[in-house]
This record gives sequence, C-alpha cells and structure tokens, in this order.
Amino acid sequence: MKVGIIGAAGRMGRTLIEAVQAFDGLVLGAAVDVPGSSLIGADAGELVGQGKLGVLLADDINKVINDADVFIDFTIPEATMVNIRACRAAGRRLVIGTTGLTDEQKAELHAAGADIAICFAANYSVGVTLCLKLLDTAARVLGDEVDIEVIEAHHRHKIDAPSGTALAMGEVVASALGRDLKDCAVYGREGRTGARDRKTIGFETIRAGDIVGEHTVMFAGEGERIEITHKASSRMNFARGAVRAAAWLAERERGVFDMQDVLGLRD
Ligand SMILES: NC(=O)C1=CN([C@@H]2O[C@H](COP(=O)(O)OP(=O)(O)OC[C@H]3O[C@@H](n4cnc5c(N)ncnc54)[C@H](OP(=O)(O)O)[C@@H]3O)[C@@H](O)[C@H]2O)C=CC1
Ligand SMILES: O=C(O)C1=N[C@H](C(=O)O)C[C@H](O)C1
Repeated sequence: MKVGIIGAAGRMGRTLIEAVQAFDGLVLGAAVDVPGSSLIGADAGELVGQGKLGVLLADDINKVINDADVFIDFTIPEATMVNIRACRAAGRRLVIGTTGLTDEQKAELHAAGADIAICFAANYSVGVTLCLKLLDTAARVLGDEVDIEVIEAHHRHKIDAPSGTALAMGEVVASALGRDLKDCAVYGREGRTGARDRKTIGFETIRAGDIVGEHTVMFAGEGERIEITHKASSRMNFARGAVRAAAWLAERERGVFDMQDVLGLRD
C-alpha cells in the first residue's frame, strides 16, 4: 500500500517518512508540504538522510492524489480541511494527527466519513491510547469525590493550547462523570478565583524548550491523590501509531475512527 505524507517537511512529517520506510507492506508514494517552501521539489528520503527515494516534495495534494492509497496529515487545521476535501473527492483514505480543529472543522471531518475512511486522533501513541482507558476507569471509580486537573507540557513551537491530547483526556473524564466539558472546563487561573468548584475540570499548559509531550491527569481527594501520567521522549511513538492506523484503514471503506478502534479497545 502506498502512503502519502502531508506536512512531510515538519517535525512529525520527517518522523513519519522514517516510520513508513520501517513498516512492512507500506511504501512512501507521495510527500506534500506548504506552497512556497524552499524544500518543494526535494527528495523525501534526502529530507531524513536516507538518500533518494524518488518521491519529490509536492506543494499541493491534488498534484499527487493518484500516487497514494492513504494520506497521513500532520499540518495545521486550515491545510487539514483542504486535504479532507481532496481525499473525499478522490476516494482516498486519510489519517489525521493535526490538533486544534474548531467544532465546525470537526463537523466537516465527520461528514466526510460518510464517503471515505478517516482515522482522527489527537495522539497516536499506544501509551496515551491506553491512558484514555485508564482515565475512564479512574473517573468512574472516583466520581465527584475528587478535584480533576489536566496538566500538559510541550515544546516552545507548539501553536495550539491546551494540547489536543489534554482536551481528549478531559473529554473522556467529563463523559465518564456525565459532565459536558464545554460547561465544566477551566483554562488556567489568575487573580482572586475563589474556592475551587469540585465539578470543574482544570487545564494547565506549559510551553518550554524541546519537550516532546507530557500529560498528567490528577485526581485529588482528601488525604490521597492519584496521577496518571504519560511522557513522550520521542516523536517516533506518534509516527508508528499513525502508520499503523494507515495500514488498518486499508480494510475500511468509510467512517471516522480513532486509535481506540485501531488497537481494538472500543467497548
Ligand atoms: N496526533 C498525534 O499523535 C500528534 C499530533 N501532532 C500535531 O501535528 C501537527 C503538526 O505538528 P508538528 O509536526 O510538530 O508541526 P510542524 O510545524 O513541524 O509541521 C507541520 C508541517 O506542515 C506544513 N504545512 C503548513 N501548511 C501547510 C499546507 N497548507 N500544506 C501542506 N503542509 C503545510 C508546515 O510547513 P511550514 O512550517 O513551512 O509552515 C510544516 O512543515 C500539530 O497540529 C500537532 O499538534 C503532533 C504530534 C503528535
Ligand atoms: O504538537 C505536538 O508536538 C503534539 N501534539 C499533540 C497534541 O496536541 O496533543 C500530541 C502530542 O502531545 C505532541
């Protein structure tokens, strides 16, 4: 199966080129990055120091749409929407790792699932996917007896906050407790905030240096505290998961899936 990577010159894109090369049964068919980039026309293999692969970096998915069966997008939300429309029109499968999509953009993504198979996850690491299951269990057991805080840290280049993973963790916990995250989320605190409302879910964001990605969900009660933490020290976990999702999508015709589906963890 041929894979196309969009955002191929980025941090994740370059890691994905290596991950596709290492995955049995997959070959790199296309690579795309932003129009105007000085790297357009470069060989994707040379971007990652692997020598020529014969796949040149294109500036428009439509120019290479026939060169891949499944595309993997790690870009920015505006580009992701263009890629969803292109894949939907051409009947291509799509793995999306981009975070920070608006509710409206997510609605269009889900509508595209009527025609093509899409995998959409804020975090493709197996560890975070497992943490989401653990968080569901923890929230159900601890209920409204604890204060819940989500703390995340990422590198200084990250453009969205809180991270998609932090929001996904908050969604899982809120849903397990029968709350709507839109109503109970508190993003950062400052000034005379008053005492904490137990039914809120707090989010704290750190942006510093080259931190790959760290998430902690704290369940703090009277006399004890539980923390579920995931720390990524390499982007390769995300890339391997996304490539695994691309291979898994080959068997699906349409629908929107996530990493829980890929790993067979869906209840
Ligand atoms: N789901 C997951 O497991 C993970 C998700 N992510 C998410 O993936 C996204 C990318 O992260 P990261 O790789 O660190 O970011 P980078 O900025 O390093 O990479 C994004 C790449 O996309 C390019 N790009 C921008 N606009 C377009 C366009 N219109 N068409 C094609 N390419 C475009 C950028 O070019 P330029 O820089 O020149 O603008 C850049 O090369 C983020 O949303 C991040 O949160 C990250 C890690 C894991
Ligand atoms: O931008 C990143 O780097 C990451 N983004 C994802 C997110 O927003 O959750 C996943 C990972 O934590 C790395």
